[in-house]
Amino acid sequence: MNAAPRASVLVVDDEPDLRTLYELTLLREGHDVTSAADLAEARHSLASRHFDVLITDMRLPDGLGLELLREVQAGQRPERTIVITAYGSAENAVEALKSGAFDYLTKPVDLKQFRTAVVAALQSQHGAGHATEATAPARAGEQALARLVGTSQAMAQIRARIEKVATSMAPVLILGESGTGKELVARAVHECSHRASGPFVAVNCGAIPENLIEAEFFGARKGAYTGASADREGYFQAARGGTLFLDEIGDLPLAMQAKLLRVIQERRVRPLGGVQEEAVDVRLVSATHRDLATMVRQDGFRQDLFYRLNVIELRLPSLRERRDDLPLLVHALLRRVCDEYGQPAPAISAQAMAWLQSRELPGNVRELENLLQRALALCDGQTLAPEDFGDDSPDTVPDPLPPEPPATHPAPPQETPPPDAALPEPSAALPADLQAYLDDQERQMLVKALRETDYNRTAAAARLGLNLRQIRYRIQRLGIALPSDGADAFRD
Ligand SMILES: Nc1ncnc2c1ncn2[C@@H]1O[C@H](COP(=O)(O)OP(=O)(O)OP(=O)(O)O)[C@@H](O)[C@H]1O
Repeated sequence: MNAAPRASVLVVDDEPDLRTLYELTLLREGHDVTSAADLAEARHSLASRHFDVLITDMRLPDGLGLELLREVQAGQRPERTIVITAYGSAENAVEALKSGAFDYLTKPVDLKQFRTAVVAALQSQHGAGHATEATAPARAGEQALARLVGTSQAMAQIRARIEKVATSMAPVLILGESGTGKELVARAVHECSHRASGPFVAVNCGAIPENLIEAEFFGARKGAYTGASADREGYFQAARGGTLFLDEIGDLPLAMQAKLLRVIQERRVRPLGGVQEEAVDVRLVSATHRDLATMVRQDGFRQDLFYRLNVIELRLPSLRERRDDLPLLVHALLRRVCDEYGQPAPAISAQAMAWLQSRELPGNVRELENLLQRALALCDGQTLAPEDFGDDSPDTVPDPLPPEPPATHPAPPQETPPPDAALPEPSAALPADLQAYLDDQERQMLVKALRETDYNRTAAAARLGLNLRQIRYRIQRLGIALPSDGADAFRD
């Protein structure tokens, strides 16, 4: 993290020794320090001038530090507030963050964490107030917000909330069905924050084998387990100074939930096999499509961890709840996919758009994106038509999602055979990852056709019953390497 700019800090603590310690630490960093022993003195100082940062103990002789925080918030004052809470008082820490504190520190205060929190508070404050300091993160933030397509009220509210919550260290929990953009939102929180120049580390909590999870999260010392031939960092270390995104947090095993809770409380991690703990400097953003509150009631998720992660909740609307955004999303997704493949985006016919509008899309934006990708591969004109979506033969189009209700997606007139009646006998065991298996099959066929036609794409496409656009798309999607590493080696 960069050095802190010189700043004015108001320190409020009734213990003279601690006040002196904080004062000396801040003076050594070059800041102007004013101190107060209670709420009355602090109010007096606040009434006479503005400060950059307010650091207040929670328990003061004439009331709670929280009162000062609330007054600063209510008066829309510029001070970033850091609250110091007693060890183990999770309620106070969460309450302070919910009330708008920038961060909190727990007693006994670690001076390194104290300095880091002040630097971060100043950076976030300057990010909000001064154009020069703000330029880089602000631009990244704007771009990240713009990637969240949608003009519905629900999306406008989400964008406004992201900007608001990005300015503190409070943990954020993003809830929403699969494919509603939780990861995009997590990135936007990071990009809009003063941590934007730090790393954004995304972890899928459900994808890590249980025996590796601790080392993956906290790192491991050489020799900590068989195969640990060198010290290695975990996600918490990798995200230092940035944001750690814990996706599918509902899938975290209970034993690991206890360890994560401890790290959040202590703000320290101990690598597997290590003796010393390391300070943690990450902002936590988590997400799940599961109903965590119900999981808590059913003992599948720890209540205390839920409480710590859910300080700020962002609930993303499903696509059904923002149907009006669909046309905008279709155009934006087509542009994005075609840009990736270096193709011009085709138009979309009114009928195709109406067909998309009529779909239930339980897989939300991700399902829409998949439908458009498939249509792009099938389309051979300049305009996407309903048949490019396979709508004329729904029984031949594999759809990984639950079937649509009959009103929106009529079943074929003939009697539907039992699910496995027409299927050929599988030749081998079921693949563990169907998509990877199918991609592999497709890749083999494409490479074979290309080889047999001396890498003439038009001829290879004809052999496979595809057109040129379709084969180009598939070659790019599957990352098929070209003989001399350049598209020029291919002849259309
Ligand atoms: N509002 C949106 N604007 C543009 N693209 C979006 C939007 N929401 C989601 N997407 C796109 O949809 C896809 C799925 O989004 P993302 O991975 O963020 O969803 P998710 O909610 O994290 O899903 P899951 O719970 O399955 O992990 C991504 O390709 C993303 O870019």
